[in-house]
Amino acid sequence: MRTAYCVETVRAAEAELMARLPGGALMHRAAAGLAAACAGLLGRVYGARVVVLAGSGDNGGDALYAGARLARRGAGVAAVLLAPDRAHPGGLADLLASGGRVADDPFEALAAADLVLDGITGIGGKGGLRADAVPLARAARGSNAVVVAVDLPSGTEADTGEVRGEALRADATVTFGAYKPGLLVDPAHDHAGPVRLVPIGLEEHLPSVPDLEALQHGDVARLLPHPAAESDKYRRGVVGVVAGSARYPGAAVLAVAGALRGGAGAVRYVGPGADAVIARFPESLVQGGPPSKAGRVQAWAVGPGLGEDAEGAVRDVLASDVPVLVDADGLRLLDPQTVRTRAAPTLLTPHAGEAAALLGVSREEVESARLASVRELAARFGATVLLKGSTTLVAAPGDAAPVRANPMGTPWLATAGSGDVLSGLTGSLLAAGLDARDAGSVGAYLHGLAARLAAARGGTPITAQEVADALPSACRDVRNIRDVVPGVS
Ligand SMILES: NC(=O)C1=CN([C@@H]2O[C@H](COP(=O)(O)OP(=O)(O)OC[C@H]3O[C@@H](n4cnc5c(N)ncnc54)[C@H](OP(=O)(O)O)[C@@H]3O)[C@@H](O)[C@H]2O)[C@@H](O)CC1
Ligand SMILES: [K+]
Repeated sequence: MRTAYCVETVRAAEAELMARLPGGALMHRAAAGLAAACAGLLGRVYGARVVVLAGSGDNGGDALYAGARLARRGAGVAAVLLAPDRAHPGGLADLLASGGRVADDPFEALAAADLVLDGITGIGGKGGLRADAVPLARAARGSNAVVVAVDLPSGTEADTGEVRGEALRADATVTFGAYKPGLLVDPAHDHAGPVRLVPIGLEEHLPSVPDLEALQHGDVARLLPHPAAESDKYRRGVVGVVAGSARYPGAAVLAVAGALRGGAGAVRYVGPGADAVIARFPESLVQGGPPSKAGRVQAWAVGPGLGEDAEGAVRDVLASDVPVLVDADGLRLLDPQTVRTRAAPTLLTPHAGEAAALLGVSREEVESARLASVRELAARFGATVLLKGSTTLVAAPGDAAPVRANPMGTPWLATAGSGDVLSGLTGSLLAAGLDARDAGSVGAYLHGLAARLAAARGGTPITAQEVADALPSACRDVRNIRDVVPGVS
């Protein structure tokens, strides 16, 4: 599991650790890891041109000490000081003593740089970049240099991933002691590039429950349902899928396609798309009539492509005593009180537009504050919420369990019908016995991995059907059964 901690927690752990160490030790550990990462990115340090953008806090200190290390290995290092009279004294002195200098012309230095270290702000930054920092961040981005963010891209919010104003866009980020939540959540995540974690000894001082987490292959393999020797289809769980309409028959087929790959023993389809479903998937059970008359299931997935017919079906399914996933058209008229009073778990899977409608705010507000939005929805509905999008987030109601960020997303999933596949898949995981947070985060992970596999195998763009078809390969991949994928770890 990849874990992330908020600034307050990181600072508390830092204080405990610093009390036992000589002054400056943590900054030197951070700078050593940072310089090593930069050397790796440069390939050859000797003769390289490095620019250090240094703010007046300890983030600037880290960058200046790392610059000093690179200067001692023969790099030409120039510092751009955002507040010259408040630059980190020890870091600046070390840089100057190691052969570095203060840049005469910051923009000339940036234009010629091979590598730029962004030490403007770290976890002490507030809001987007200030006016004096914006042109420097833009010039760094506009140069041919590799831009490395120190701890986090300056101007991004460490705790939320929000960007209020403008932030630096990095090619890579080197973070210290622990991931910060923002590094895993868009839009900050998108500004960070690949993130490398440098351990500095904080780990044993951090609480066991993080503020945010992200599954990795091993976690998904552990959570995936495995049929036991004595399993039959009913013990493995039956998932009911209520999807599709005369207008959107394809949604039924795609949701069933996802459901058949989610580990439930059988898929029971209820709705007007029965002919299309049975023609494509003869192994599914199909039924007309209301869901409540369709026979026993262990979980329902309701909503994709229901169009105007959604209300009655959703009411019927929510009245059941099994876990329910509500997606798409099913979310439109959803009543918080009905969901709150259910005894069994409910999992809502809105995209940003649907989440905005449920919260009564604009889509932009949801997209710029994804973490706050998913938490607010989970609290309002007393339900687990999977907020789809550039970083899919899964939040359970209450504060006990950390929000999960999906690290496996890909922009290729923004294709018609891919949400229908996710609904069926995740409903199937619910029926197989996963709790709502696990089902949502495992579903999102496999769905993203399948899309990557489909893209690697068949090229892009990909279709929702191809995502469904790649789900078995995604399951094999997380279980480390090799027939697999370049570039996915
Ligand atoms: N904690 C740890 O475990 C460890 C922490 N370490 C390192 O310390 C970093 C935290 O350092 P920090 O606390 O000194 O704050 P920092 O991020 O440098 O920012 C404060 C400065 O930024 C300025 N500023 C603020 N907002 C701004 C804006 N929007 N745009 C522009 N400027 C803005 C603000 O200016 P002021 O408001 O004072 O005028 C102030 O000068 C952390 O990220 C990590 O790198 C490691 O060395 C080892 C272990
Ligand atoms: K930074």
